[in-house]
Amino acid sequence: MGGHNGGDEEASLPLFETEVSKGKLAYRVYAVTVLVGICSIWVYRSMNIPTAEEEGRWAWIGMFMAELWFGFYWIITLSLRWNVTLRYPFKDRLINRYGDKLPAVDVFVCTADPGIEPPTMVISTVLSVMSYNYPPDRLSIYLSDDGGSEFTFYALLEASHFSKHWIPFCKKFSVEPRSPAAYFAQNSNPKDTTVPKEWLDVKKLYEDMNCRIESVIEKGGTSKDIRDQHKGFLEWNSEVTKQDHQSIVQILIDGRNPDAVDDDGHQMPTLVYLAREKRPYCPHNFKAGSMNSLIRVSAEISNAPIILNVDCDMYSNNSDAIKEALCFFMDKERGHMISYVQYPQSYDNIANNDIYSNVRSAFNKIELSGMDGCDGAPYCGTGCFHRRESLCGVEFSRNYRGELNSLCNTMKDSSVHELEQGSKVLANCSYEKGTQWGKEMGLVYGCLSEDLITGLRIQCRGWKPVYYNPERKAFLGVAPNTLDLAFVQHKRWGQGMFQIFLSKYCPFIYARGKIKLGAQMGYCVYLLFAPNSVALLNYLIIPSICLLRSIPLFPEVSSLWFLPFAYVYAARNACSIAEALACGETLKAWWNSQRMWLFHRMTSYLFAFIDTITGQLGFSQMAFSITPKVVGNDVLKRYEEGTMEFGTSSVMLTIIATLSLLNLFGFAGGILKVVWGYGIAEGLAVQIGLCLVVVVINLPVYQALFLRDDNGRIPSSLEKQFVEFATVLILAVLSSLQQEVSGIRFVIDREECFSHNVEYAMDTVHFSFVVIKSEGAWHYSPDGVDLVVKGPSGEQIHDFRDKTSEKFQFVAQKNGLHRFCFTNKSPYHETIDFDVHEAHFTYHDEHAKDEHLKPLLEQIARIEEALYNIQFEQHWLEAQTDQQAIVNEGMSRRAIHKVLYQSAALTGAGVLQVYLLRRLFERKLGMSRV
Ligand SMILES: O=c1ccn([C@@H]2O[C@H](COP(=O)(O)OP(=O)(O)O[C@H]3O[C@H](CO)[C@@H](O)[C@H](O)[C@H]3O)[C@@H](O)[C@H]2O)c(=O)[nH]1
Ligand SMILES: [Mn+2]
Repeated sequence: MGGHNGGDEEASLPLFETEVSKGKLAYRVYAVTVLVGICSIWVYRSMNIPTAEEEGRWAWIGMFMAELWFGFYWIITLSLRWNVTLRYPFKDRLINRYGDKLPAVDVFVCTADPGIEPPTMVISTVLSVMSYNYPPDRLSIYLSDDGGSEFTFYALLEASHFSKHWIPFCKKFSVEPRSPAAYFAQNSNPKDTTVPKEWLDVKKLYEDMNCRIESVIEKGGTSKDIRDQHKGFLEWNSEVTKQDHQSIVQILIDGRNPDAVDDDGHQMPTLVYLAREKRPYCPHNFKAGSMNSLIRVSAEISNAPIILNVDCDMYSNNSDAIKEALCFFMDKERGHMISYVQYPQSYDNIANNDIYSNVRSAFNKIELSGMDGCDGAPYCGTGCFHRRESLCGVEFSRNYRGELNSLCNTMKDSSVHELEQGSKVLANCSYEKGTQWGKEMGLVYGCLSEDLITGLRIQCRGWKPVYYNPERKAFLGVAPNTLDLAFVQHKRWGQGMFQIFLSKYCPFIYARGKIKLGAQMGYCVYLLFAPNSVALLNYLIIPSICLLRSIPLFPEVSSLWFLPFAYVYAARNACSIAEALACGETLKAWWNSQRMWLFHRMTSYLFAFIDTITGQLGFSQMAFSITPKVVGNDVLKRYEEGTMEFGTSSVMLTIIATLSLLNLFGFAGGILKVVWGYGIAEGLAVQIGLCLVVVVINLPVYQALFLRDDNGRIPSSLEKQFVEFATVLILAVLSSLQQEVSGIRFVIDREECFSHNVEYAMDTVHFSFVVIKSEGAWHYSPDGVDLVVKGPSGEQIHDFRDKTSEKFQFVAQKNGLHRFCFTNKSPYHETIDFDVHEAHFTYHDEHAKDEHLKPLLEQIARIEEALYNIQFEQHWLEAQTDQQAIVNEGMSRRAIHKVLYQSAALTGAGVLQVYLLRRLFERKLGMSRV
């Protein structure tokens, strides 16, 4: 850069700079080596898939699918780190050049529910943006209240009074942050001891205000005294409810009014309350709908060319943030192309090593900057400055100059009443009918991630976004601090993002040729979170089950093929640890993030996947579940201690616990095999290692299941439900893989005998049969049959008379051929399902003495038993369905192998079960819906 020795030169200096981050070459080398590793894994996998006769073919295919997917997915993630760029604005240059010609800025704050977004929190955010270091005559603040609540209105009215003290106080003492709640929480005593009085006065005013607001909410309504304070309360008659009310627009402070001054006699920013019209028959499109109303209403009142939007919990943490953002928009060279400036979403309630992994520093510090490097910084819904034109759907054109400084005073001359009346119409339900709002204009409707899709569309119109991550955080919000809340949030994100991928806006199609390939890939990294979870499930389930069944899935440790697996795993993790540490995280926080990464993929994104698919098929409707911003003291205490709050969502916990237990079983089983030299331990080493990793990551789950006794543990009522579900699930999967499943279906005329060779004496022989149907079409209920079971030397073991179904087990006294003879006494042909199964435990004799192992062995035996039960139940089910089915004329006398059919049915049943439970759970969690 040149020197600072002339006014002209100074005037031509850029207002911001872009710098490419270091370490690009190292990353690219690393990427190539990992890619080689991934390709070797693919080669190994495809070369070694067992043939149809060998065991584990399907497991191998499942693993191969997952690995193909992960490889593809990893390739698209490369885009996020290929070209990481950092931005540096020069605020001082901006002030020198445009000090008195700064453009007007409209700030939108969205709230939706006074119950889970307390009005006192909302007004703290409002106050923080009212007191920006920015000319107040060019600043207007709009609060959109989707809750249509008079409490929120009352709180905002109180805030408008308090701001007359708060704004001058902030400016006089350079207070930071300017959210009174955050400021007083951080400073319980005056910093500057020479002015204790002023400090204490403001604090008292603030506390008194909060008390008044809280007491009104507690009483459940406003008193006449309060209602008399402002005409706006007249809008709340007895018919107004959250879902059904007219538009309400109240200008609480009119910035043009010379009497609207603060304690020091300075002008105040404009402050507007908006509750757009809500009607039960009219879709309100959640936050996107509220943003679009805000765009129109603000256009009527102040029409600033720059819009900042924040969520109600995202207070401003840097009073100069507007000026920094303007550096981008007002740069001579590139400013006119810039559509929005996105700040990262950071939080002020992060405790103790970030157990719920909300900080996401690699995402904020590296990935988003990497997207920015491809000109593809996403719009994240909050903490974002927009150019009004680009947000309203205007296409970028080469001739566009977008001079912001010429538009500084846009306020109209109309009276407050006129403005209110004029803008109410714009917030009506009917206003958007037949217009392009929600399609070509404003935020896009129909998607739970309205932000991402809107940003993508703006970029496709030729605008360039900017991502700016300053040292001092510009905005701080409330992070979800229980597992339930984190789950609600990530589920919504996962669903919204996958919706985009499946829609016409899929970046690879919609954005092709419009934005860089890197940006398309970068978007898809997030849009594919949901399907990615399905691939991960393969990796969580298959290796442990195959371990239990001694099916090796990975190369032996001594084989050369082991290297690519080990390298890819180690390199990926080393890279992610290095990133976390470089971003200033602790090792513990990194470890915690691994757990949450796993949890979200086992639950939130999996459900997001299911819901998106069912949504696409038209089975379910989407709903924006707002994340509550406050939790109980008890819960808060555990959060601060860093103890995970497992909470109440049964399905989520069930799945997490099931998969954790499955891997624990797998690991324990694998170790036993090594200890006893039973099976092929060598080939199973990688699987044992994999299970161990999952087990160690999930230690808090076992703890919450079995050891903890506080309220944040997995509730004991759930425990039983979970144990049952877990068993069924594990068994279902196991049984679908069972090779010995040997249902035989045959038609019996008079007598039919089967023999089964019992290999070892003292084995337990299980068998079952179900009479499915009789030949005659008029003959509905099947008659019973007789069954005689005989041992090898002809001795009778059992004898059943006239049974339609039976299940039994006996211990074979001798090995050799056992005979099962059925007799049909009815005049009709009958169809029978018959099943024999022999349970053999070698370790019965060898290890029976070991007291510690015994319970485990019993457990295993019980699982085996339960497995058999499932099969039996299935026969039963089938039998019942088949009774109604077609006549059995064409049915062959020979056995019909049903393994495939069975596993399909079981998988289907499993999915259905998850889906149904999920529905149940949604009701239970009581998520607030608007
Ligand atoms: O019908 C609605 C629903 C929500 N909101 C507001 O939207 C904001 C975001 O909701 P929140 O429950 O806090 O969701 P988060 O998961 O924190 O939101 C992130 O993800 C959303 C998309 O899923 C984005 O819209 C948000 O800006 C982004 O902060 C809040 O201010 C709500 O008041 C509305 O105004 N109207
Ligand atoms: Mn939020």
